[in-house]
Amino acid sequence: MSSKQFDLVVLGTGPSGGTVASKIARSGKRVALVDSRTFGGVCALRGCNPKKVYVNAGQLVDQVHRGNGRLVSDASLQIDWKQLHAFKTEFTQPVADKKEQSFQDDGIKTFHGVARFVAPDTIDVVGTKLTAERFLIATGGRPRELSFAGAENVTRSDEFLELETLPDHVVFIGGGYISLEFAGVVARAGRRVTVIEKNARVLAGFDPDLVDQLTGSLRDNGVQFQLNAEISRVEKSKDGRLQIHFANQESPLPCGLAIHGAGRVPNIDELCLSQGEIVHGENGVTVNSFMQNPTNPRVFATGDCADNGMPRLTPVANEDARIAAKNLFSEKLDRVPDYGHVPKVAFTIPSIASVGLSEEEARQTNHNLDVLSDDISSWGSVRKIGPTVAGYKLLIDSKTDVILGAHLLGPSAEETINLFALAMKFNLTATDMKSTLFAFPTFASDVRSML
Ligand SMILES: Cc1cc2nc3c(=O)[nH]c(=O)nc-3n(C[C@H](O)[C@H](O)[C@H](O)COP(=O)(O)OP(=O)(O)OC[C@H]3O[C@@H](n4cnc5c(N)ncnc54)[C@H](O)[C@@H]3O)c2cc1C
Ligand SMILES: NC(=O)c1ccc[n+]([C@@H]2O[C@H](COP(=O)([O-])OP(=O)(O)OC[C@H]3O[C@@H](n4cnc5c(N)ncnc54)[C@H](O)[C@@H]3O)[C@@H](O)[C@H]2O)c1
Repeated sequence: MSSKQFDLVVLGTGPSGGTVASKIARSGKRVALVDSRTFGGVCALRGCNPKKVYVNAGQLVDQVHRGNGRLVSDASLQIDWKQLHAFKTEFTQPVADKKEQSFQDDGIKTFHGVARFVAPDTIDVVGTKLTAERFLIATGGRPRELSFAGAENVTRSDEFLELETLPDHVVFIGGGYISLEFAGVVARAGRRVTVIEKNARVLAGFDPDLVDQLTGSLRDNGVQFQLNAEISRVEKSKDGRLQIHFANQESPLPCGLAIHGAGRVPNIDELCLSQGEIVHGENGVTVNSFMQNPTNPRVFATGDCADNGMPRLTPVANEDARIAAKNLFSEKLDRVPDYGHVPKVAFTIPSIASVGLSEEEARQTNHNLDVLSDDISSWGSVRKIGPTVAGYKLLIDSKTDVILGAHLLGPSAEETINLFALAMKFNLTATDMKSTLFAFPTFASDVRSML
């Protein structure tokens, strides 16, 4: 058993941990970086980036089918899952190969294994003790434990991203981001798709009217929804096929694959936080506005594992990292995150996006609420790329002209929402946006017509 001393030990190499480790190492401190899996974190290896490759494939097929007989005359193309997996790996493999080397080039000492606190100033990584003046916990999230019998027969999203073939019928458990993003791709790959959601609505964080438009389109493309469904067990037969049984429905649902899309929780259970005197709860490591743990001030936490009250998204992890890097060795803690209004995008086909207050939240405020909304599937910008669903809902204070929230569905919603995030962060009014000239013909130029 060996023991090593550092200025900073970082747990986790995702967007928040990796960034902080490099910044602090470049300032001349002795930094150790630990990960229990391949260096690079969820976003680059098992989340945002590989996911977007799959969504791009689904979007291509979708666009060609919609344009068939209009923009093109043969829509016989298809997704070859094995080829798509190989193309995805072109993006993830270089990260796996090079990330650790780039940390080492910054002078960081790298360690592999599960990190566990053994004292407030010491962790253990497979028998090696690392003691430090400061710690950053950036261990991200993991899929929530499923409480029904046979949960071990459910495939996690990281395993799904490594499959080279797909069965004829794929079931997604949960109706959130992961399920709805992948469901659209799998349907465009010609497979039968069922989304099972325990509540009455899918995509709970998005505008319900736009979600209804989106799910209508997903249904037209072969995605089936089972809402208010309570799974009681998932059985696997000898040939590998699954039977999903329900508490509130007699007949089971047979399928070839069931994917976990039922939510993620902070990845902190293995850390032995109590031995580090680190207060925490079910939403993660407790942090104050400086990203510091109140019971063990040598410990900071960022990203999905930190109880920062924010959505668990990469831009939030990046902002946490920016602040933690400034505060970790600062004599005076005075830097706090500026999240602004965090835009949320589900990369469905087409995408759905949101920033600021929902209509329900806005109605509970004292604002003079003006709701501007429309189905814009008949607008020229949308029809020009082949018919699809599209719509918007903008929430404006009619007295002050302040933009309270923006909700978009349709082609490029994932890009256009950023205009609203910028406008809202810098208090631009609806009139400011309407009076801005946007290049034409672009989806951004539609914003002037929405307002
Ligand atoms: C399928 C999927 C798609 C996503 N798509 C998007 C998207 O499009 N846009 C978006 O903004 N967000 C997306 N997210 C969320 C995004 O990936 C996370 O918000 C982001 O990665 C969080 O970064 P992080 O720094 O907190 O840690 P992570 O990226 O989660 O990295 C944490 C690291 O810590 C390591 N670790 C865990 N426990 C230990 C331990 N005990 N010891 C040592 N190391 C440990 C892990 O192996 C991992 O490498 C997606 C997530 C998933 C699962
Ligand atoms: N585009 C993006 O930004 C993006 C994409 C993927 C993931 N993510 C991040 O990852 C997190 C996890 O994604 P996710 O899709 O797993 O979760 P989610 O929180 O988006 O949705 C989970 C859904 O599963 C349902 N559910 C929970 N238990 C269930 C059960 N037993 N049976 C049926 N339904 C059940 C919930 O009611 C909810 O609708 C997201 O919250 C987000 O932070 C972000």
